[in-house]
Amino acid sequence: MAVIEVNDLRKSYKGHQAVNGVSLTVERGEIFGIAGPNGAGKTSVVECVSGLRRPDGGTVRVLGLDPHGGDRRALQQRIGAQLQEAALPDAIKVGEALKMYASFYDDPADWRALMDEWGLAGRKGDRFAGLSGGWKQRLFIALALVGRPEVVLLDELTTGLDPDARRSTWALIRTMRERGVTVVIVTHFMDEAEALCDRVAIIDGGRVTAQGSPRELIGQAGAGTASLEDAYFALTGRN
Ligand SMILES: Nc1ncnc2c1ncn2[C@@H]1O[C@H](COP(=O)(O)OP(=O)(O)OP(=O)(O)O)[C@@H](O)[C@H]1O
Repeated sequence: MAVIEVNDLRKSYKGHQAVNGVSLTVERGEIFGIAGPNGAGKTSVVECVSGLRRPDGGTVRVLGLDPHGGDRRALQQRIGAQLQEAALPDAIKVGEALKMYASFYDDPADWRALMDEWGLAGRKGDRFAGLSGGWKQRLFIALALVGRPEVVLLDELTTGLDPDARRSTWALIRTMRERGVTVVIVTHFMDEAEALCDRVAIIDGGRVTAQGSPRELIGQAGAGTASLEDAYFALTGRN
């Protein structure tokens, strides 16, 4: 069953067409990757899906609801998001942040249990500014889950992380999927998309240039294509 349906989405900024007819479908319980180069329109698509940005054209349905219509508040209760440049006040403590986010939802998870579960209990009193990149990302994941969402949107969650922290973050994302949460990740990293995603849409110049499982995309790119990164270069014509 489709959890996210995007059809012919368009978004421009001051005459610049950032998203130019994107259509994609995300099925329940999958990890779906949106990959592509800088400025391709990935964040704009995810922001339109989250309800943060209003499209100029096309339709978006999440869990059957319109993120920009009268269902907006109901939908916000059912999705979790960590969007680009997510920030918290430097001085806020881990426990305070989780408690505050829990207050935004009608039926939140037990934030203390979530803190334990995601290994953050030992950091409860630590201030946001003092956390390493890996701990900040772990906190953002926990914050995205505090509303007990059915769908989670994660934008460039692993950018700037060292290989260990990146692998741990992948494990956390797989755990979400095991619990039945549908996960959309935006990433620049083809190795990440290949390792983590059930299906991937490659966006370039505001359009979907290829869509499918990593294996299908590697197959589409033709003989001799060994990895999703190779397929990306072959399918986008970039080098
Ligand atoms: N608020 C804005 N005002 C003007 N232009 C914008 C705005 N947001 C995005 N853009 C432009 O729209 C295009 C698509 O941006 P977007 O952030 O959606 O791409 P992206 O694929 O997520 O890029 P990146 O990988 O660099 O984050 C870019 O050319 C960007 O400069």
